[in-house]
Amino acid sequence: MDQADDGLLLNLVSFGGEGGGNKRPKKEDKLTRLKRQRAEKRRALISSKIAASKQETPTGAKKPKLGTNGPTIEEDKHSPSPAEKERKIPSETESAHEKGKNFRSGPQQIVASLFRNNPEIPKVSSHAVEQLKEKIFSSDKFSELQLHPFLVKYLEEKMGLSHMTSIQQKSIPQIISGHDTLVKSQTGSGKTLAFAIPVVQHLQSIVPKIQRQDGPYAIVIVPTRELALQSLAIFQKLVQPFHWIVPGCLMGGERKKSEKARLRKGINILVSTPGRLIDHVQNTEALGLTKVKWLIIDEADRLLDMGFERDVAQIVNSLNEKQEGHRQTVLLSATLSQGVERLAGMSLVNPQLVEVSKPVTDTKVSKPDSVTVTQTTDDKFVIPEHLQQHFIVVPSKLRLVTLAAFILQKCKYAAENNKMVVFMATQDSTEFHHSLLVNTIASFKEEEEEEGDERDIEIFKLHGDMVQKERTQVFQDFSSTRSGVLLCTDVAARGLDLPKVKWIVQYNTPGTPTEYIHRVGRTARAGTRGSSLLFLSPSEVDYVQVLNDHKISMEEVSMKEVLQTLMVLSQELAEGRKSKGRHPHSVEESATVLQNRFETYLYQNKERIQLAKKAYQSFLRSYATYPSNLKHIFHMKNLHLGHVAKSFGLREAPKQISQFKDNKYAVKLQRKTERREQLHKEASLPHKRVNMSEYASGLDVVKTVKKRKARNKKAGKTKKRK
Ligand SMILES: Nc1ncnc2c1ncn2[C@@H]1O[C@H](COP(=O)(O)OP(=O)(O)OP(=O)(O)O)[C@@H](O)[C@H]1O
Repeated sequence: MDQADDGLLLNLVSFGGEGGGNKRPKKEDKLTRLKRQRAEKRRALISSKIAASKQETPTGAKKPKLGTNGPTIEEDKHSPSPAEKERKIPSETESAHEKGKNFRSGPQQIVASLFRNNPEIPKVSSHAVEQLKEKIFSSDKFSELQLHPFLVKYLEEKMGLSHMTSIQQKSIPQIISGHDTLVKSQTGSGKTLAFAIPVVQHLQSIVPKIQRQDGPYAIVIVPTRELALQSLAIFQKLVQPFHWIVPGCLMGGERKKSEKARLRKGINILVSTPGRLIDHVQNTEALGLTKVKWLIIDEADRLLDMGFERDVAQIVNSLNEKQEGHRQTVLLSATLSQGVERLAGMSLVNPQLVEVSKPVTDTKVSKPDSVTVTQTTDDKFVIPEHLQQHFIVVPSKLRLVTLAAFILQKCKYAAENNKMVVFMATQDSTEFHHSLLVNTIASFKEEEEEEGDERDIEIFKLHGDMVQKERTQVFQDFSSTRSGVLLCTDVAARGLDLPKVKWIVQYNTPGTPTEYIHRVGRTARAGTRGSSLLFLSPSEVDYVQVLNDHKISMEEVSMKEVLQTLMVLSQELAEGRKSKGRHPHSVEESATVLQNRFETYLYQNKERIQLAKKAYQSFLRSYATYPSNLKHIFHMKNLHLGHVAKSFGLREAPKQISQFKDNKYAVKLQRKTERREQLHKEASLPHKRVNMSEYASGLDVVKTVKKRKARNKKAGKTKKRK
């Protein structure tokens, strides 16, 4: 009997059926009798079905493994049609959600499609590789260097720093001696002070004292605005004892007019992002470059990834033209790539390489070796000593609930305050998850309980498409908060020193191991403890081996364990509320209720769904841009688009996004990316994947093409008019 017949029978049961009940007419004609007999037969059949299903109910039913293909208890009860399994959301739950009384109606109506038809979670063997570690601190004190006593006093008393880190101990004397230097050291090892101290030491020693109006003596180029602010803050501290030295900052997103005014007043240590600096070099007369004595290129690898190579080259050329006298250049990076070598070759003269690649002994370190820059490319990475790395394998459909469960586990139910950074694939994905999580899991308070804007978990967002004011505010707020979650793109992956971050979550897989290292490097900084979690789908588990090959070793976290947190949540909500409905009794039920909470929130208005679709699209676009050596792991063909859609709270496989149908468009997109990558290779330019995934919505390619077309069209029209 098919589903439609089933439905008909249920209707007959509910409403007594045709000629059913006790109201049988005394005299039946032949037709009526036949109908009655048929109805009785049907009723008997239904009764036997119900009895059979009762025997199979919970006690008898085998609980399937999480994330496997088996049906769940809830599914056994309802036997919905396949279409229902994918889409149906119980109306009762929905209406409860809409009233803001989420999580309380019984899950018995819920169809747990979340746990069906998922790929098996494969067994992953992460080899325990011996990771490269460097001793972070040296036994030498700042006072042992030939620094101005006020500077040492400030470092020790105001900044609370006594011993130098190993890289500071090696590089500060080297930079002070005047050599062009390439500094390579692990994330969070104190590279900023390694260049900032020598610059301030030199500037304060110039006699007669430097004047504000002299303009820049030192230029520091950094890839992102947050990093510019961070470096500026360090300089502002270090010049406290030397009030005549003026540090300042230029960066995209700020008003050029006010920057020009500040340049006219005079800035001696100029920290800037490359694009804005070029702009001022070309257009602001007040920016004189004649006095420049130091050029610092910080986060060199990041500058390259963001496509700033040409800008940096242009800045170097302008300095070569305009500066009077000798200039010292220092280039810093946590990882070395061919691109960094190129940049070093272009900007440094007879450079010295300073790195702490071998365990540092407590004896005084000898002078760093001269290097041929071309011998430096990384394939093994130095891992912060107290970083615990983990991965979790999650089928696409369960990603969203698993992420939410992990956030709840660490930021709501953990004994201590936890600060977490979650890396997302694109700006749109960050926007979407922020809006969704803020409105669904940040607080579970009843409407009437809500006091002000108080939330259980503070959730922030940071990406390159936010207005500068908001970006700065978020950066400051998240830096000062004691607990909270920052959802971000790779705009926060490098250089940012966000205090006391305990967990780094990579919700999308980073392109290269280098990106992985920079992201996890936002925790366990300067000898502190931290942990990281990498989300992988079952088809992506070979990435663990790739990381192993780079001496990165991780432990597996079980998805089931993380989802278990949702039972705690259900329990808590059950205890704290007066509601009567049945509360979730299994992990699957709890997860399904949470997923429904997400979906219900989204389906309340069109804009929210639009946001989800945009995020979904941009995720797919970014997925198509993995470098060719990782395509065997991250290939569009491996993605189940319907399941991916579910991870964005979309109930249906995205029919509207017809271009993605059957993955044809996706595969086309992938080929296009491969061609672009080939072209980049031929032109020996860095591959632009990171650039696109971090700073673009993923739709920028389309936007750019549209813009170009519009421009061409306009130009054509103008020509015609002419
Ligand atoms: N000598 C020191 N003693 C203690 N803490 C230090 C010392 N030097 C720097 N730190 C602290 O270490 C943290 C990391 O420093 P910094 O941001 O300069 O690292 P980094 O090497 O540039 O990292 P990344 O490669 O991620 O940019 C900062 O919070 C800084 O205050």
